[in-house]
Amino acid sequence: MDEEDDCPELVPIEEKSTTPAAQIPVTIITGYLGAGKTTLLNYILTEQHNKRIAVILNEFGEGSALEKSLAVSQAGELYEEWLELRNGCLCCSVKDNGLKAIENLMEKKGKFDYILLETTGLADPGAVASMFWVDAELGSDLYLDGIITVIDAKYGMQIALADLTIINKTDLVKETELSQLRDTVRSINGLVRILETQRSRVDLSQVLDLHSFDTKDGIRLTEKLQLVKTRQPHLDKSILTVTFEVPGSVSEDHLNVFIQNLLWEKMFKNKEGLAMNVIRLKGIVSLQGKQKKAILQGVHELYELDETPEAWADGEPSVNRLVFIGRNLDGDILKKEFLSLVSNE
Ligand SMILES: Nc1nc2c(ncn2[C@@H]2O[C@H](COP(=O)(O)OP(=O)(O)OP(=O)(O)O)[C@@H](O)[C@H]2O)c(=O)[nH]1
Ligand SMILES: [Zn+2]
Repeated sequence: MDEEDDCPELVPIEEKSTTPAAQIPVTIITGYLGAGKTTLLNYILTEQHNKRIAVILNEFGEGSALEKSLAVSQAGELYEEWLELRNGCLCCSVKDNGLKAIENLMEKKGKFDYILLETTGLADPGAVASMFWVDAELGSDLYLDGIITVIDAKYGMQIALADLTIINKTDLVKETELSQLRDTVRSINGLVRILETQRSRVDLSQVLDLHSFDTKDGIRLTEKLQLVKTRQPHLDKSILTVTFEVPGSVSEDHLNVFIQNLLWEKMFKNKEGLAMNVIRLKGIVSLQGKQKKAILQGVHELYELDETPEAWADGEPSVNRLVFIGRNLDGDILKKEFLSLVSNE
């Protein structure tokens, strides 16, 4: 979309000494135009959080030169600084520059405890999510804590990627509409948590420090995955959640082939002959020769396979449990493909 050298750069404001600290969580807040993302940000900043929060707004405006606001909330006070991005679109180039910009900023301004990143309603939050992830591999100071999607109760969708959805503006709809929307959200993303709000007023503990992408979360993820059912889509017929369970252990190599065929080669087709397209992927798998449960995470074409701290318990049957969210998915076909690899063992 834009030239390489149009990539955004944050312009540092002032020097400040840095105290090295642990990795800093980043929460991505996404949602359609006007859903209530900024309302949520403002609410979080003014609530008692005892964190030094940096807010990065990544919204499109008119024209190309955009001013980005960066607010640092410290001990209840709100400092506002303006940072200029040479280009409004963080996504198009964030893979290297966006993160570097944030890291530079931290070097200059001292570390933050938390970063909230509001993406525009038009951007693909997957691209933003991926970049944090790729960078984590490179030893970044940042890690992706969770993806929150704010949904306007009267309109909109954009929920396939989310770890948490906030159905906002519940004051504008009747309970029947709300419950329909709840069903729709569930049918699209069988893993997502749902909060309902007015003016994006949430309990911060349900929003920050979700650790959605951690391996430490293996136990909770196992429980969560067990509850997910394959759902028939209602409204947005193209995006749905499918899940399957296969007992036994897989070789890491075969699993990688399966995932790469699915995510990279787009080799698997549904019954209509349409290529399956995965937006989000989570799973707990049993790898051959490994005592510990492994966790599988995917965002678009990126995926990660890691050991969790948790071992398969004595007498616990090893089961591979996978959940896929995306377009043109068929759980039975995916399971067959998975099985054909596993049975090669
Ligand atoms: N009725 C009602 N209006 C709300 C609620 N929450 C937010 N709004 C209003 O909705 C409008 C959009 O809210 P924002 O927080 O700016 O939404 P946003 O998602 O950041 O919007 P963009 O950045 O433009 O995509 C504002 O006028 C808010 O005051 C709510 O719960 N009920
Ligand atoms: Zn906004």
